[in-house]
Amino acid sequence: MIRVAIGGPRGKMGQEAVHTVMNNENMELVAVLDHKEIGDLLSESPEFPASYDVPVFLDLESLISSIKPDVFVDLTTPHQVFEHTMMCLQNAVRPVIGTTGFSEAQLELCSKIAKDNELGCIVAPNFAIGAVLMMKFAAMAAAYFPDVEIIEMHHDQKLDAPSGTAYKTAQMIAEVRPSHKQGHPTEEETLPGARGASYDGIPIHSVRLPGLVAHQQVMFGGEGQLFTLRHDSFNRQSFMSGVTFSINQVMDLKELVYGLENIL
Ligand SMILES: NC(=O)C1=CN([C@@H]2O[C@H](COP(=O)(O)OP(=O)(O)OC[C@H]3O[C@@H](n4cnc5c(N)ncnc54)[C@H](OP(=O)(O)O)[C@@H]3O)[C@@H](O)[C@H]2O)C=CC1
Ligand SMILES: O=C(O)C1=N[C@H](C(=O)O)C[C@H](O)C1
Repeated sequence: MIRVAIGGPRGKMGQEAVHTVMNNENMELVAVLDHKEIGDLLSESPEFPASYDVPVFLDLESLISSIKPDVFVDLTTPHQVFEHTMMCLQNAVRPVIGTTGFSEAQLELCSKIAKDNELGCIVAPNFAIGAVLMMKFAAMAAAYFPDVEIIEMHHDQKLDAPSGTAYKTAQMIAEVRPSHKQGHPTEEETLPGARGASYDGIPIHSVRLPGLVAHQQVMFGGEGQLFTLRHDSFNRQSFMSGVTFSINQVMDLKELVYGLENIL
């Protein structure tokens, strides 16, 4: 049995992850981390059935010292995720990080600590297999189509922009295509931001609208042609096979893996 703790259990992703772990016969949900008083047990929170007698902690350090989980799945906020990951890595708990918003410097530091401590850690900007394939295919296509723009579209409660998926997609594309300026060499924005954010010259456009879940298009333009890769998550269940896969995989790792494409 893998002893799993989850951060952010009342959240959109957290609720799905709680049910997923509770229903997995090889995993035990041993604790959850919240930041609001919701009772001593998860079952006291209206989102969960009375049978979910899982202890709730308000502080990760106490959770780790009293429960000692094998794995901590973080589905909280970009503001907290780095601190949580460091706390886990320094206390022999393997982090599975779904929360986005890591800076490159933070990722590098976590990677070093994981390696030094020979501890598995997975940082997955997207747990959905289709999104992982979209990123891989985008990197393949960029070798042939150097002109590319990313449009990511999410629900309007999302805290970070661009999405972790768009950021990772741009990083993977940047690894295979020579950096260059796209569009007209002297183009100007008459309205600031019109050309989107830029990662190594790759424009990223972020759309936030109610009704959306998580969607991304990667558009490649060539002479007389347009090639578009698109992925849509219509619900959070789409991420759960990736969460289960990551919890299993992290037990055998001895370093940090950034992106599920590296272990699929
Ligand atoms: N990797 C992937 O495939 C996916 C990643 N995500 C990412 O996961 C994260 C969560 O997304 P989502 O579930 O939609 O967001 P939600 O806002 O629905 O959930 C976040 C939850 O975390 C709680 N929370 C906030 N701070 C803390 C803290 N310090 N300790 C414990 N709990 C805390 C929030 O409580 P309260 O609301 O009361 O503040 C809320 O219940 C985001 O970063 C998102 O980008 C999302 C989908 C897929
Ligand atoms: O906030 C979300 O919803 C999502 N966040 C992740 C991201 O930033 O890429 C993954 C997915 O897009 C859903």
